[in-house]
Amino acid sequence: MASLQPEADSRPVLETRDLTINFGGHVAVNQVSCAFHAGTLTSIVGPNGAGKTTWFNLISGQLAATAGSVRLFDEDITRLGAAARAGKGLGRAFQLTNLFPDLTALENVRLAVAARYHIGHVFWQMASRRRDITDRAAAFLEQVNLGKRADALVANLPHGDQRKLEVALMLALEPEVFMFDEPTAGMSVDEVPVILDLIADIKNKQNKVILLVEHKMDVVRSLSDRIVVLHNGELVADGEPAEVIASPIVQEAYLGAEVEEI
Ligand SMILES: Nc1ncnc2c1ncn2[C@@H]1O[C@H](COP(=O)(O)OP(=O)(O)OP(=O)(O)O)[C@@H](O)[C@H]1O
Repeated sequence: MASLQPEADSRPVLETRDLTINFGGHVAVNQVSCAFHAGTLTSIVGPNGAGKTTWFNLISGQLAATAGSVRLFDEDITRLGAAARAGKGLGRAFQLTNLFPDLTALENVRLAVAARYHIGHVFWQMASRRRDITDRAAAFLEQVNLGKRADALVANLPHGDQRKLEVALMLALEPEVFMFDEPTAGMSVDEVPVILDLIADIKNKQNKVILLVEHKMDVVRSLSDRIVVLHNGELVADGEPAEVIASPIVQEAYLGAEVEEI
């Protein structure tokens, strides 16, 4: 299968080269090389245990690679920790672990806006700065449809709203790479479209790299420019969605005739 080749003059934003991690003899991600270009949404699919989340963790810096490298704008960031990578433009929604439950939704986003612009405590004291930050934070909350919950304590928000808030925090950091790991997991049916519309909106309006780990094939089909398939830690297919879904390796290994989840 032809993989999606970069255009002649466009360099990748993000790249993994022979990226590998070995957990006590089990190679969870095995020499995965892949490049991602601005303006594309790539879904990463594969059966349970294929290595998708582990690859994400290696990219965002939650895990340190055994071998290989991660490059952002051609800079080797393999040895940087997660916070440093975030500062360089890698944005990831962390399944609620980076929310402050005792603060309001708005306060959470304000902290992210302040972090994005390296605004320390002293500047928070300036009323005009505070208003700027608050206005920006409120706009991000509106974007994820949480405007009406701005003053709610995060601990009291329903799960779906907390997931949306995570996306607002990622938006506030204005990353170059958006990483979504099963963004609709645990959401009610009526909440799912809000997140999917938001991802589509980022894709359509911002020239960023978007990576999506997702099991729901209808979601993958509707959003992706490209699909990468992992199996046993290896990259086994990479290309246009229709081509990848129709490929014998994916049909045989994961999809059967017409399975909605892989
Ligand atoms: N910290 C760890 N220590 C040991 N083994 C691990 C660790 N993290 C992941 N693994 C193993 O690595 C393999 C890949 O796991 P990973 O969670 O990346 O798969 P996945 O494709 O994301 O699966 P799922 O779709 O179920 O989320 C699995 O065999 C898993 O048990």
